[in-house]
Amino acid sequence: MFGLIIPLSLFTVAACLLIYLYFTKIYRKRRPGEAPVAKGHFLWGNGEEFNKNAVQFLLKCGKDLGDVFTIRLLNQCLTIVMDPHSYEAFSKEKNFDFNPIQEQVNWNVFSFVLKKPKAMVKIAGKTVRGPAMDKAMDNVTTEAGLSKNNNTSDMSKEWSEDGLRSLCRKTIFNAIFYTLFGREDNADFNPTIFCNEFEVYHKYFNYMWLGMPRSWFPAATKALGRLVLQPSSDELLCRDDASEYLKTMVAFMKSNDQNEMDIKAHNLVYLHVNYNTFKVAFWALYHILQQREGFQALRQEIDEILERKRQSNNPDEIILLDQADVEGMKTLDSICLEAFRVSSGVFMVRYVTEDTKFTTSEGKEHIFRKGDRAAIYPPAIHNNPEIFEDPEEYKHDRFKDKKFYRNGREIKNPILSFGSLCPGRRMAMLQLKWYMLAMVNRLDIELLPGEKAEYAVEYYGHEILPPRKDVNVRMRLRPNCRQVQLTV
Ligand code: HEM
Repeated sequence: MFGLIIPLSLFTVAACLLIYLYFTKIYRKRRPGEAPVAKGHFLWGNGEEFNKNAVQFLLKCGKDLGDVFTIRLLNQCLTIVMDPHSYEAFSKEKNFDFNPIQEQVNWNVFSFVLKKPKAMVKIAGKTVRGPAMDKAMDNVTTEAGLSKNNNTSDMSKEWSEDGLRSLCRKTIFNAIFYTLFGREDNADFNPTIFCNEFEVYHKYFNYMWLGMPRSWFPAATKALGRLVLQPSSDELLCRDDASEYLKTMVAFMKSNDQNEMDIKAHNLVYLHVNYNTFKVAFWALYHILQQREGFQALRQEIDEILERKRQSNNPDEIILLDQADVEGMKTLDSICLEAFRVSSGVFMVRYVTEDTKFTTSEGKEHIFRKGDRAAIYPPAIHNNPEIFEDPEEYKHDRFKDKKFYRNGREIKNPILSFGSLCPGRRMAMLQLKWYMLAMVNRLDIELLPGEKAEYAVEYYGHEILPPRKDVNVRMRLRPNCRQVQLTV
């Protein structure tokens, strides 16, 4: 008798708990003025469709429900804005707050809290757009072995084979790493170890971000243990060759009594944002190798600008290009923007601090509920066939002298990979362009037959998607290529 009563009462308690959770945390009645709600599972909402293919799911919701609708991922409701014309109003809305989101990432993924986040972002913006950018650009080109007379590591005039991602790691990732931290001899603190551990850590990024405890993922805990083996803050501050940006942040955190672990965790966030440049560089190179016309068009543009800028007939002259030259190269610009369009995976999410009436560009009003999240999903906009013809195709000249429209009106910001808040946008773009220019100028490089890269869509939520696996290339130093240097 008692044997039956105990399981029965356990079952009743569990059922009551579920019903209680359902009605208090999940069940939700649409209020007047709120956006339509996408149908989903009564417990986990739209999680399944979202995980399967977030872009297709949101595009379908947009078709069925209009430009603004609410989805639920477990107990988190997100009201999504699909209209690219509303991006500016969305970014300016003061009740849509990014602060709780960055707190969630910093705490759940990197285990620290910034004591003065707003002041820090302000300084970050100033530093990264000022002299720190010039120094970072100078370093990154030298460190990548791509400037002046440097020989790109491991490369010779004879054809050799490597993975493309592996090549990007040896060039742009290493360059970014040394540009941030400077050089030192500690065996545990080098770009190879960091890139490997970052790869492991990133696998669990989305789970940790959503709040699952790190202890559930022993591999992530182990990777983090290696990633915090960094020089102390005092040591970093003494390094002449460490990034000005990093040093400014370290000094700011120290002056606000943040401890060594907080500072190391913040250094990892900085490496994490820069790691995006490495990921997007892979895609930009991959696509122009796959679509040779893109490669040829870029090489022609490079040869033309070098011909225009040379001062003599001396083949050994180092031809100087400045930032404006690089930023003015239209084929290069289009190749890079298109790489961002196709590889972007990020959500632009804000916490709704008050019930807020939001008006779309079409003049439609919706109430966003306090406590929900408001979001724009750039990949869904980047893959909308109403905006981009054949969105699944990479077209190297898609952005060359082109404008994009929706509902008959030109879109001011068709590429949203940096959200609205990223202070590193210009620097990251310039680093990517300079890297592409240097690689295509210096190397003959080809994909080996049959090599094809796929986006790892399970990483949706990361700023840039990684590839599922590396692809093999063959390469050699280009005979008689011009030497070029970026002046900063
Ligand atoms: C390819 C490279 C990069 C990509 C794709 C990228 C993307 C993003 C995105 C999507 C956000 C969220 C913005 C929003 O929701 O409005 C963000 C924020 C941020 N990014 Fe970047 N980023 C890149 C490089 C960098 C670099 C080089 C820096 C260096 C300074 C940087 C610093 C930051 C900071 C500090 C924030 C937080 C801003 C805040 O709290 O207000 N990013 N980035």
